[in-house]
Amino acid sequence: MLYAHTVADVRAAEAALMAQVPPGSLMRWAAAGLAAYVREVVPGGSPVVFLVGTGDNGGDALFAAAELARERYVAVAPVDPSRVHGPGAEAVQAAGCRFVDSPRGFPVVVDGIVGIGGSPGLRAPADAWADVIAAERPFVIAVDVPSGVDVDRATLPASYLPADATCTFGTFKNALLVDPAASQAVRGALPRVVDIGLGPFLPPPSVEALTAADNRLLQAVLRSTLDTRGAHPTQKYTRGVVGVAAGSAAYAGAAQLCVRGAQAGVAGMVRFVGEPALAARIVDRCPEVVAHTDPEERGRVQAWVVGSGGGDDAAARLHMALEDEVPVVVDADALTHLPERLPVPALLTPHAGELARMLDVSRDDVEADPLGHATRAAERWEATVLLKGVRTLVVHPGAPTRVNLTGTPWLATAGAGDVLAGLAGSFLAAGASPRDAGSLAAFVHGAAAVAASGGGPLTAGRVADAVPAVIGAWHNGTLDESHLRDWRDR
Ligand SMILES: NC(=O)C1=CN([C@@H]2O[C@H](COP(=O)(O)OP(=O)(O)OC[C@H]3O[C@@H](n4cnc5c(N)ncnc54)[C@H](OP(=O)(O)O)[C@@H]3O)[C@@H](O)[C@H]2O)[C@@H](O)CC1
Ligand SMILES: Nc1ncnc2c1ncn2[C@@H]1O[C@H](COP(=O)(O)OP(=O)(O)O)[C@@H](O)[C@H]1O
Repeated sequence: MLYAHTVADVRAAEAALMAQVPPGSLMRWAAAGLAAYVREVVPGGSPVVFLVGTGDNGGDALFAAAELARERYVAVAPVDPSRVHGPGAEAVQAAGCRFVDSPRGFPVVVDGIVGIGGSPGLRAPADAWADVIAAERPFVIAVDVPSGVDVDRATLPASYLPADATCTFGTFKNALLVDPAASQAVRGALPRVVDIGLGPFLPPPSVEALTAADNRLLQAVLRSTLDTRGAHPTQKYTRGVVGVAAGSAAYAGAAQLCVRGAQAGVAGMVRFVGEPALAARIVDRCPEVVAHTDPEERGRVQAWVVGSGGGDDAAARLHMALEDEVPVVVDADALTHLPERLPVPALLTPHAGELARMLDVSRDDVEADPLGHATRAAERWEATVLLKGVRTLVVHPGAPTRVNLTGTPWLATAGAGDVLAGLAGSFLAAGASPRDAGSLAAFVHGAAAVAASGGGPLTAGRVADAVPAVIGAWHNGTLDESHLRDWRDR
């Protein structure tokens, strides 16, 4: 699992650690890690300019500059020459670094303007430096976080300095994993986390992300469903039955894709409830599905998926599902018919436009602050909210938010959300909590998209087809981290 912490939690951990180590230790460790990282990502002798702010972020940059000056040409551009970190300034002077007043002309820039102590946005002269960098496009390495971003909210003010690589300390920060900051300001690979000993002092994270190594969550779900030795050995019903009440005459394909997502997942059986013509088409295409045309005769399920392509029926389908008192995935059109209080554990799966409608704000508002809006909705409905996007969020009140890092932009294809809803329903039916079901489904869905895409275009049906192999590989520990995310397209 990757973990991100809030600024306040990092500061508290830093204070606790600092009380136990000699003064200046943390900054020395951070600077040594930064220098090693610069060496690694910019090998050879390219000249580097360090942009140095007035706080400790600038201090980190100065000590790293002094170390690297032994090997290559290093210049230092202070934001305010009268306010630089004292011991750091002495170190760069002793190392013979040149002082400059702009990053102009340097192929490599290290951004030590502000870190976790910065207020969002850039002030003079850093705002003008950002313009120079935008025009010249040197390789930019951020110290701790790209300067100017809102570190906890992961939002972007009018001015900030995007980085091509980021070296952070102790733990990830929200802005390094969550959009829009993560996608816009943190280009390239995931940031490097330099261990400075904060670990034992950090509380639970504010944000976390599953990795290929985190298959224990999946194994825990499958342990009970694939049990061959217990009192109730595996049969289709013990694996869970997922009910799909999705699609409409206008969106018949949504019903099929939702069913295919559910079938590709971990449940033992899929039931479909819908009007006769639609049910017939589903069974033609997916003969394993048990279809019910009379909702009163719908049979028992352990979880429902409602709303995908739901049209006019969505409200009635949601009402029907809630009557069964089992967990429910609420998708697409059904999201506009949520009751004041949900009587069952629920996973709400909006995209930004749907969440905007739920909260009566604009889509732009949601896209500018996805974490804030998804959190608002989770608290408002006391439910888990899975907000779909480049980095899908799974927000559950009172628990660390999960951000999904698998996927490819090719996944932005019609029907992909229907497959995800069905897949999430299968995890719910197998006994996962809405939070685990949402994050497992998002992870597998994204990884299946990368596998199916092979770097090229995708259809949603092919994503569903790739799901079983991804679940198998993740479960048995052979899923390769490098195949999870199509970084070239980011
Ligand atoms: N915590 C840890 O575990 C460790 C922390 N470490 C490092 O310390 C960093 C935090 O240092 P920090 O607290 O000194 O704050 P920092 O990010 O330098 O910014 C504050 C300064 O910037 C200024 N400033 C503010 N906003 C601005 C803006 N928009 N544009 C321009 N300037 C702005 C502000 O000036 P003022 O507002 O006071 O005029 C103030 O002087 C952290 O990110 C990491 O790199 C490591 O050394 C070791 C372990
Ligand atoms: N740029 C992107 N990169 C990666 N994944 C994306 C991107 N854009 C959308 N997605 C994913 O694609 C899926 C689209 O779902 P949705 O918006 O509901 O589409 P539809 O309604 O057509 O099924 C979601 O899982 C979302 O997270």
